Amino acid sequence: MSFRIGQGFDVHRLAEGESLWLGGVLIPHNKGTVAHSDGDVLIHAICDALLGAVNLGDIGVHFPDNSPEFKNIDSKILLKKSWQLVKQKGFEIVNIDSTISAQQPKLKPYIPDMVSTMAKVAGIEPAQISVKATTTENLGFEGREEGISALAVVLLQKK
Ligand SMILES: Nc1ccn([C@@H]2O[C@H](COP(=O)(O)O)[C@@H](O)[C@H]2O)c(=O)n1
Ligand SMILES: C[C@@]1(CO)OP(=O)(O)OP(=O)(O)OC[C@H]1O
Repeated sequence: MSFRIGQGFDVHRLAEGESLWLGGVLIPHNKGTVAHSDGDVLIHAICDALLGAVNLGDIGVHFPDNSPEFKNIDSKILLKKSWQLVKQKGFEIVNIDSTISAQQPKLKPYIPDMVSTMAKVAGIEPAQISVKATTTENLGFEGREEGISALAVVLLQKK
């Protein structure tokens, strides 16, 4: 049995008139993320953690942000593709843990939906994915509501 660990971090700027996708779920809010894709900062951090665990670079390497192919792409597709690249190397997901840093909106009500949505995309059990949320107590870019960040850690195993 071998194990690999990976971590990912992503940030997107917030602006009015944009959509806020987090963990594959559309969150009602007066601001959304500015991005080449749908700007799902949580899924991007999870993709980077998966790819990083097997030394495959990051999502920008596989899905460049200047490629028309990925313009406004649903990040659930990027999660599926990232997981396929990792799975091809013979790994299974043990668990994923993640944290979203956002001053607003209150994300707790949407977390179960994010977990079940991402679990379905990755073909794993909801119990294998943890999503948490924190404010930054009004400090920094998240605290000023200029942006949202997300951190993810994954553990993989190969039998
Ligand atoms: N955008 C957010 C941020 C936080 N939460 C939940 O509130 C709890 C308290 O947050 P603090 O930053 O004050 O520690 C946190 O543990 C989350 O459960 C949230 O739902 N949405
Ligand atoms: C997802 C991609 C591709 O559409 O673009 P963005 O949505 O801008 O996201 P980012 O986290 O900056 O990096 C990866 C990109 O390649």
